[in-house]
Amino acid sequence: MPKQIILAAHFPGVNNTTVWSDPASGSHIDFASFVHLARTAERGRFDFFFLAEGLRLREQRGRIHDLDVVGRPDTLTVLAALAAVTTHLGLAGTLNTTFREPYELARQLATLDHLSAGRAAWNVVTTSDAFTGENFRRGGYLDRSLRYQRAAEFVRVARRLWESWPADAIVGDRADGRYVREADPGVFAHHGDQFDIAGHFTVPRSPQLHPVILQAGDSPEGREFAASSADAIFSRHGTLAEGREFYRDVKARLARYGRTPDELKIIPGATFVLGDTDAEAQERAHHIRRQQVSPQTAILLLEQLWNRDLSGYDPDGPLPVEDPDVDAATISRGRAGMYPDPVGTARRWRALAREKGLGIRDLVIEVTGRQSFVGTPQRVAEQMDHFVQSDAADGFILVPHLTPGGLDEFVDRVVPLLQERGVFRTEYTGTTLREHLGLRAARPVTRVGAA
Ligand SMILES: Cc1cc2nc3c(=O)[nH]c(=O)nc-3n(C[C@H](O)[C@H](O)[C@H](O)COP(=O)(O)O)c2cc1C
Repeated sequence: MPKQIILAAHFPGVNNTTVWSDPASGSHIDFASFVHLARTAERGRFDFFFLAEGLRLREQRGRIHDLDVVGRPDTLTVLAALAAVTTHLGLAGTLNTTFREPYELARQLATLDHLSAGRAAWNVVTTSDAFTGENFRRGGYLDRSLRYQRAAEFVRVARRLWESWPADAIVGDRADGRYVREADPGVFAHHGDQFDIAGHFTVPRSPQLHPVILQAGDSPEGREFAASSADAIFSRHGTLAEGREFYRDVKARLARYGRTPDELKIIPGATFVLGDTDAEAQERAHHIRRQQVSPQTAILLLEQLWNRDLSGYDPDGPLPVEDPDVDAATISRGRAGMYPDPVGTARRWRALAREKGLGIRDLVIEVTGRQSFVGTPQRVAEQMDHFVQSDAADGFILVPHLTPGGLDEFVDRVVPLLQERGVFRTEYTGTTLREHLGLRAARPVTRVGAA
């Protein structure tokens, strides 16, 4: 039996993958856009819908970076509303552990799990940067090295809170006049480095007990945290070779925690471009890349590496001859995943531009993300299947470049081919997200009330 592919739908985000300027692009805020994408995903029998998180508007050279989409509504509110207009689709929200409190977030996620009858998921991110922290009471208080410690403790506490109500706590005995079985439902106490809390949790046990936990973060600490605590990883490893290496590395970490490889799913982000012929798909992919990297965007992306004002440069002209400024404060704020070795990277880019005769914009198109799967629906289905069967992933979080219709063609043309290959469901067989993902039901890990 071939491995079954996991598919999730990423609502287009606030980076240049999303082409808001295309005539076919709609609102990023109206509920109708969220409904369109979610219902398309559900029509395609996807596992879940996914929202990223950005809690501070990005800035470059002191102004809001508005070449990309700016601003988005609150994740949990959107997911709660989507719960009412979908029936099977999982609902995953990215929610950081650095600026939140476990009691509050555990309540919100348990509530989403109730409202959706067992479809809630939480993508745990750490987002430690002080720039984002300025929006919150404690500011950028948490040292980078402590953020995964806090994340691990946060998730432990959340699980304890979700488990604090026994499954049969509510009896509603009318004759007796007793609503709950025990006098003390939801009792908890936790005394740790990051959190020191005790009391009663206010949300009775939710259908999944533990909403599904995803993790996104690629450092060794991030991988270890995922191996110890997550049900799935949202990764960035898009090539077959990188995917296999990541898959092998992460799955090998599980045994240390008494877990088996199928208890942690690896789901990289992926993009796709379809065409009636491979040549047409390549042409569309080229057109989309040029939409994603406009002349102004090319300069701004180059500035992020060089850490210098390059506004005077010609987007079709040569790259700067001087090296990136690694000593100055960063000119680009609120972005994750900047380049670890700017000078080395800039030298490689310059050499590549010289070798291929590329100006700034063409070079940026060449070196920044390209589409993962390009071709006829047949070819894309084959490639995705191959990727999963070769253990480079367990599935994909698909990131369409258009809101809200960017998934329509995939669902109409690629999903039926995956179903024909016997690697993707034709109907939902379970009701909870854990069941869709092939995860076993969550079991309590803590004693009620344990400290
Ligand atoms: C695929 C992927 C998606 C991510 N999405 C978000 C996001 O939506 N919001 C956010 O604040 N951080 C996001 N992060 C950032 C992580 O939380 C983390 O802060 C960052 O990757 C640095 O951690 P690391 O050193 O472990 O990689 C994402 C990371 C990855 C790899």
